[in-house]
Amino acid sequence: MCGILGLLLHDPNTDSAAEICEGLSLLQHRGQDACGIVTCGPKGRFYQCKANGMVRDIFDTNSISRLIGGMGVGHVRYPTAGSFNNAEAQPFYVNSPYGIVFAHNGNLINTTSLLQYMDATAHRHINTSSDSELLLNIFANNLQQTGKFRINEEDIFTALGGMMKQVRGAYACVAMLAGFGIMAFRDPNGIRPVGMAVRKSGSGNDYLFSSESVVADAGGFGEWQDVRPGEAIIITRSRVSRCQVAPPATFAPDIFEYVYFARPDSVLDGISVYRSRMAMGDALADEVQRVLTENNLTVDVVIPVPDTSRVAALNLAQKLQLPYREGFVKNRYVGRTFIMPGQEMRKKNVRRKLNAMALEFVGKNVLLVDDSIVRGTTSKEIVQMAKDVGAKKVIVASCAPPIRFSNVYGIDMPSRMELVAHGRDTDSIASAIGADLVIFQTLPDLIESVRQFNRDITAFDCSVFTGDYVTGDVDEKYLLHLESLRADNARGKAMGIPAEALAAERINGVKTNGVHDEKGSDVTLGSDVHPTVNGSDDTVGLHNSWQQS
Ligand SMILES: O=P(O)(O)OC[C@H]1O[C@H](OP(=O)(O)OP(=O)(O)O)[C@H](O)[C@@H]1O
Ligand SMILES: NC(=O)CC[C@H](N)C(=O)O
Ligand SMILES: [Mg+2]
Repeated sequence: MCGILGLLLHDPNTDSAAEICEGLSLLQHRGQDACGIVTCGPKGRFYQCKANGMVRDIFDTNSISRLIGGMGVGHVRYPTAGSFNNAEAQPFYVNSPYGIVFAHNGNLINTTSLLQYMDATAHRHINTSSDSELLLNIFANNLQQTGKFRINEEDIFTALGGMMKQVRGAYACVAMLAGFGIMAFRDPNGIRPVGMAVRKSGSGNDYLFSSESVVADAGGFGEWQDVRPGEAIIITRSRVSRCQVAPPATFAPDIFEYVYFARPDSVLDGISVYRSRMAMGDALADEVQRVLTENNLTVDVVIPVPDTSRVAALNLAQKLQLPYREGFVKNRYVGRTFIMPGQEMRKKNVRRKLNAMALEFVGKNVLLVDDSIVRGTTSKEIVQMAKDVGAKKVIVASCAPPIRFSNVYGIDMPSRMELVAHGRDTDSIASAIGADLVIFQTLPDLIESVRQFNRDITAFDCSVFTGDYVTGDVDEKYLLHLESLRADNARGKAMGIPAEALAAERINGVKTNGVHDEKGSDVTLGSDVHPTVNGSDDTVGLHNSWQQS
């Protein structure tokens, strides 16, 4: 899950970077690995700063002051494709045609054939393993087909429509064309969120695109509208143009946004994340009551697992008329552990992040409530912590059903083997995490908790629970391929060799010594610079060769 943002200020002489940076910090929960901003200044020149790290690490007054221009695009990254390399930090840039900057949230599933097309037909070089760089180049290649010196909105819509026919998977994107404007679009299933908002500014309007509405609220923007599935919106200094560029498919936003990813104060596709989490707590209370009765067990206290589960846990406790206690105190300086790279780091950080207060546990039957159990990293650690400080029985309740299948749409769970619920029933999940009992929300209850707030949405992407993928094209062969890539990543890390080289070895039988060939290598331009700040006349700067027609 990544965070994307675009801003166009009415006054071209006001710089947008500080506000984009502020917005990115509000989207930090969507990606902690890398971040970046590209602005467009006078003469259509781009200025960029991006690198691995959190927003507060990468941007300071100095770097922001060098990002000139009244429009720009920002990104916070949680990698799902490629690597954690600096060079895969976004936004991405291509100089041809016209100068395009691009930020992507989601994950493509037909990258193999798209890469072949890029190489053999479009003759475009893809310099990283990022699916986002690939997506940008598909779009750029389509735009190039116009062969025009100056293009207009219609041309862009046509290029995007073509792109949506070529690519499969999930993508919510924000892009910027040099000297022209910003745009946002969403895949035909609307799997990942992005919306638009407007703010009065002097005699005109400022425009914002963002993954979540919280950025609009904080910046004083109103009239939040979600980009529709398969729709593209282009904003220039003179007009806003909207177009349904792909035929509508089943609208299926990812339900995991409501369970875990999004901030509670955001409203996505007309549904308050906060309200949906309250409803999840209410529904889970009924299931907890049923299972406790069945097992002849009672609970003394409800304890949330900070942070995300708090809202649901409080509602659950109120409904069951049980005491609610903040038994785990969170170190506010440690980020989200689920989106950290590598199992070792995730495990270590659960302990660093949460501390159990013995007096809330000792001698009690405790019900720990979490939003989800994915790899079981958190639940295994906290169950042990609860027992260490004297809990009598530890029962874990999850607001989401068991997660047994890979995610292919922008959450880094490509391998079923990593998932604690894969191939396990509820009892064996309980013993895997060391709990006395585990209680899961049912899928119909989860769906109803979210859907009750917008009945126009008839489907959600629930593939991690069901193994049914809304885009199709995800078969056993593809899932096995993903799993082998993950294994390559782990092996490559241990050997200090890029995963791509190991994958090539596995697929082609070519032995690797860690030296990369020209295609598909991880030798990247500028990746050793930390952070890369471009803005001088000889860097990413572009001339005003492209104007609105
Ligand atoms: O079973 P796991 O693989 O551990 O994943 C699930 C856990 O990870 C997330 O917490 P995280 O610490 O990322 O964020 P939070 O502080 O927002 O709850 C989520 O809220 C669960 O607690
Ligand atoms: N989580 C995401 O949305 C990731 C975007 C893109 N697939 C990347 O890996 O950079
Ligand atoms: Mg959590």
